[in-house]
Amino acid sequence: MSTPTTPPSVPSAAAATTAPTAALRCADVTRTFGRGDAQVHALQGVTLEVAAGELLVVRGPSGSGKTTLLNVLGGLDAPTSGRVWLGERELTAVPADEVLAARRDEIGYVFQSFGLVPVLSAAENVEVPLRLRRVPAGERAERVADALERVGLSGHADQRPYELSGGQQQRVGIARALVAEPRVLLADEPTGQLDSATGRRVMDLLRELVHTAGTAAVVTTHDPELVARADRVVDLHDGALRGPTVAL
Ligand SMILES: Nc1ncnc2c1ncn2[C@@H]1O[C@H](COP(=O)(O)OP(=O)(O)OP(=O)(O)O)[C@@H](O)[C@H]1O
Repeated sequence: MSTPTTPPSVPSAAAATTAPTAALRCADVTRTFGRGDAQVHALQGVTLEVAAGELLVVRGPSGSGKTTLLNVLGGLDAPTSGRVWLGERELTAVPADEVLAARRDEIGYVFQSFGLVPVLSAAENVEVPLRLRRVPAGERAERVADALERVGLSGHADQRPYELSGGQQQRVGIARALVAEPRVLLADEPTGQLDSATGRRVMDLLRELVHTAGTAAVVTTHDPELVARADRVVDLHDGALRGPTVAL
């Protein structure tokens, strides 16, 4: 009786290479506000990572720490303890001017209340991140036109925010966040001020753009409908991630 032979195991190329670095990750992050009896533990031991091209939704009730988490991930606030990395660079270990440069060059922000400059047109609002990065004027004009086209607002370039609907304003906000092709996009309740149909359309657009551009996105919400647009969902409760990660 012959013994079946096992083919020699050959290590695959995939196994031999190291896993790609997450676009954004944090480990054991805590953020405490106040002192003594007034102390609030807004984040408690949060560890997560987001890959390029992935849309992660952080879901949680009001006061669960969502905004605090985005602020810490985006270098707008420093954690009380724990570490944050943007690609391979540890944001929590570099000087403030490097954090500022990383925020300017590698992160796009979308705000619940849009955050547009009222005296600037839609195109001028979208142009702001390119001006901050000293992109030459000709290239700025091209990239702004392209970004407005991608969010379906080519015909509205010269309008001021007050001349646009809420959904259109948030699309300008998304174009502004993505125009400079940041590595990471952070959006805090981006549909919180929109009616549900408009909110769904804005979230669909955000998802499509993030996937196309390969941006790592973290979006906070407590709207169950928006959760369905996520690639992955984590639940935040009282500042801590709860339960298994849900992959959709
Ligand atoms: N600067 C601050 N000083 C003191 N407490 C703060 C500060 N910022 C946040 N907190 C507290 O930290 C906790 C988490 O707040 P956070 O705003 O992150 O929650 P959230 O989930 O974003 O809430 P919402 O959905 O209502 O925006 C809350 O108890 C809040 O009161």
